[in-house]
Amino acid sequence: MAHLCFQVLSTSFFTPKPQIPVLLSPGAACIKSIHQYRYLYLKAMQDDKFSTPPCDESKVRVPHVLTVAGSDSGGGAGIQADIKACAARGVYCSTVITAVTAQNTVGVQGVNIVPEDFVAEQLRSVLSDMPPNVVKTGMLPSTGIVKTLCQSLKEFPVQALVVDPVMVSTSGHTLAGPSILDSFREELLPMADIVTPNLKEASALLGGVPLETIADMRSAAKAIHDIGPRNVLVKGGDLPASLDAVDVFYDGISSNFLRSLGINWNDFYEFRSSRIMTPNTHGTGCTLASTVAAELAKGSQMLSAVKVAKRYVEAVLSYSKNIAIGGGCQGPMDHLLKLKSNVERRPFDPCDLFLYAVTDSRMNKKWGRSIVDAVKAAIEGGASIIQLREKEVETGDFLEAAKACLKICRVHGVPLLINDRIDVALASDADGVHIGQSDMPAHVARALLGPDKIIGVSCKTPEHAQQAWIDGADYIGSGGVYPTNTKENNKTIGLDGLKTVCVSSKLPVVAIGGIGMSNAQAVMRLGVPNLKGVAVVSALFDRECVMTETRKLLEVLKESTKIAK
Ligand SMILES: Cc1ncc(COP(=O)(O)OP(=O)(O)O)c(N)n1
Ligand SMILES: Cc1nc(C(=O)O)sc1CCOP(=O)(O)O
Ligand SMILES: [Mg+2]
Repeated sequence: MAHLCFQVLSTSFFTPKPQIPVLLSPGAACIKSIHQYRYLYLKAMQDDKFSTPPCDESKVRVPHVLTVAGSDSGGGAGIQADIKACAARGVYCSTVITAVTAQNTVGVQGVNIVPEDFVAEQLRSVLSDMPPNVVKTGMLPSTGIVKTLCQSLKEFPVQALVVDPVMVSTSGHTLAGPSILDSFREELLPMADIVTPNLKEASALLGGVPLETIADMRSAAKAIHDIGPRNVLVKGGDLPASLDAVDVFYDGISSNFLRSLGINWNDFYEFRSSRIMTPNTHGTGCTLASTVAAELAKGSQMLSAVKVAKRYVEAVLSYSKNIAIGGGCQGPMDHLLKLKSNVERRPFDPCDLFLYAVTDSRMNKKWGRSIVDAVKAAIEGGASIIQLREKEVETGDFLEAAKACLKICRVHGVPLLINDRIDVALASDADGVHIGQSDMPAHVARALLGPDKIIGVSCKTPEHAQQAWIDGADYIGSGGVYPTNTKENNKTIGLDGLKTVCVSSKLPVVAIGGIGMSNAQAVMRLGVPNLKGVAVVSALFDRECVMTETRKLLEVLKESTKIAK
């Protein structure tokens, strides 16, 4: 018996409002496209069709996008761009390859289409075992492949379908001919949660209408929406005579209908951004669609997903505008900008600890110098690493000072660490932090700062040193070696205490506390190989000329290494 149910179904799994009642009936063949698709999704959930393993609280759910697209040997677009964009957005990406292209920054030299039954086999492998949250499509080079995909999605419904209707490469090469337009219009688009055509693709989907203005783009978005997708993003990057890049988003929810229900709803959105002048734009369409898919997989609503994706693509374009890969006229982008800024940094070298200058806001105030001037002078004097230890400065001022000091430190190749304040280290992109036993635990700091930043931990005992090693620190600071006026109520561990910590530490050590010209040699002559230097506050900064004092201390330290040899 055909069971009929009347159910309130959200217009999209990602679009929150409004709720529209839909008559669901498995037997009713007349239920059209998207509703049928929604029904299948719900039914599959009821029938437990998804092969999701039984809930195991110890396992972490990973947002997952399956991309069904072509491979780009140049790595800038297609499957390769999709994987990188998803990775950059923290989302797992599986792949079904529909074609293998030979291309580079000059153009497309060849295309080899994957046989339809093998596309079907890839789809089955992924969908039956590791159901993705979202499917994103790119190059679908034949009607057979479009049909195979639609069939698979009916058998294994997913939460959302993002369609990038790839037709022509940016170099002008046809990647999917006009023959696939019918299957796009009749089968794929009606299943889509969003379709993201550029001007040429939007025009092709609408039978070749010219699109030259933003008004044309709005009409096109509406007309494409009538084909069946829930949302349409018409990308205006190629719009002639426009300084800004404008994309038009249409969610098709009738504002008149909603207004009659008392809901204020804007069905068109324009995304405007200033055009980034760069030849490195290959793969922007794939990247945008994959990022929308990634954000949807994380649980975003459609409009937020599109906004985030636009922002991400802009950031990648801007970051990549001057990179040089290949000799052709359209280069790729570099999606992994976040990783890049860390990878490019010189790795931590324990020898950096040799003359460690630690600033003090009270001393700078006393001598009437800014933090930046203090840091400049210490670097000129030969400091090998700097720590900003600014206990009394307002957060905003601390951040500004950190950014200014960072510029100077980078020029001289001197690492800059921030005392205690992980937020300031992150916001300024400083090289790392120094934290104490009562600050944030080092393993938490490591999780926040990532694998490449430098983390130093204050340690007075072998147990502290052992924990710092386990927590992923890069070095330890050990003291107070001598009594100090700089840090209140600080326990003095003496040279013996320092030696005990050094001997037990797997990490390099810098000595701190009451160290200056008169006793630095005694510290360095302890003769423990992992004692790499001295950290000094007042002997450098509670003096009239920071540069001269730093220079003199450097000489003393150099002497001590000669004597030790
Ligand atoms: C190199 C170095 N070693 C030790 C310390 C002291 O850090 P902490 O124990 O967190 O004390 P404060 O500096 O925050 O007062 C340090 N700053 N640098
Ligand atoms: C910041 C700090 N930490 C210490 C520790 O023992 O961990 S001693 C100290 C103060 C070091 O200043 P000065 O060089 O002026 O003695
Ligand atoms: Mg501290």
